[in-house]
Amino acid sequence: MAAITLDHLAHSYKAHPEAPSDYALRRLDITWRDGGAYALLGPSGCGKTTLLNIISGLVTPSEGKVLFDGRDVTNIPTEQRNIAQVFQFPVVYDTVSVYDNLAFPLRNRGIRQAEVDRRVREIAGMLDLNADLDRRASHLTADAKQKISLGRGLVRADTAAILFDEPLTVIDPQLKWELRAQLKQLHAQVGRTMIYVTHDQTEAMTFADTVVVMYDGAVVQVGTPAELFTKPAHTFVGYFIGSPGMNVLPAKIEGRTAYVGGSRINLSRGYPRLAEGQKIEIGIRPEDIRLAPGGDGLPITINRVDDIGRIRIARAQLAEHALNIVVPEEARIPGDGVHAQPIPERVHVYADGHLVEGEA
Ligand SMILES: Nc1ncnc2c1ncn2[C@@H]1O[C@H](COP(=O)(O)OP(=O)(O)OP(=O)(O)O)[C@@H](O)[C@H]1O
Repeated sequence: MAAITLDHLAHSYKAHPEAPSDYALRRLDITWRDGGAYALLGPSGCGKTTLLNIISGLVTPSEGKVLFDGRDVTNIPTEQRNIAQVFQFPVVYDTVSVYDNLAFPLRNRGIRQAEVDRRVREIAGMLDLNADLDRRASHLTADAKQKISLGRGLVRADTAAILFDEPLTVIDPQLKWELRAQLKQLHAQVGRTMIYVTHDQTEAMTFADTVVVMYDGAVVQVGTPAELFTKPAHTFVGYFIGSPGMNVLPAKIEGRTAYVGGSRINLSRGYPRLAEGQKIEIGIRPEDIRLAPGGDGLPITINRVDDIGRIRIARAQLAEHALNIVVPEEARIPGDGVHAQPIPERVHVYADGHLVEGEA
């Protein structure tokens, strides 16, 4: 097991990078705690795989260092880093049994047969593969083969970290739910540092204690699933996490009031340090807006209401801006003259995309 530190890390695939946009990974300083369950979450092309490959040693960073428990491993090859990796698609030996597939990483390191047998059966039990141990891998479904890949990643007790790169891509949707929960339990059982790359917020939130959100080559927030939801550090996080995502509206701030077009929104704090020339926006989660029949609040028009089970989503319009509002199952939706009332404590202010802390 190991703590992994990325120290002044940056990477460009270009020989002579100049502009920030030349970097697939912009300057990054972060430590992944020994034994932690992390998700690396972001859209396609934001640099997740580049970062994972730098940790595993498949890519050498153009700047900065990678440390495992304080030891500089930046120029050490993958096979000497003591890392297990599980990829998007199954990596299994079709011609041998499930048992031999699981045993391979252990036998490869000269582990005694009694210990091999104990570990293989333990991991097979965790992944519900016991009944298949004697079967040839070629006879199994894609789901079962990917479970073998997960098992091979988990079977060694001495790995510094286990890296998962979108491991549930090929898994049937029903089984995906089960495996997500199972992986979380497996983390608790094996207690290893795990880094799980995904573009799926549900997968990230289910698996990880700490989610690292990436956007355009930069880490924009590191936090617990609850922190990402209640206090998005960047408008992208607000938009990417949650369904629907946070409403982001261009605004002007004066004292404890935000102005969106001609409408006033009360804030719970002041923002005296906003600088001239910054792009100012406010972010309000659809869950943090109440609907009222007139009175205080924003005069909106509701275009339609989508019923998605336990909640309804009012798709509204505030002047030229779209506004999503979550309406609880039992709540009444007012008719004419409806007003939206954001909860002042939950209205966030952003300057150039980044969260600004207000002052009491
Ligand atoms: N070998 C490479 N050579 C040049 N550019 C690359 C290389 N690999 C990735 N890139 C570029 O670096 C950026 C980040 O890519 P990366 O694969 O790390 O993102 P990602 O978040 O993992 O995306 P995805 O989920 O689609 O795999 C992208 O702009 C990509 O085109």
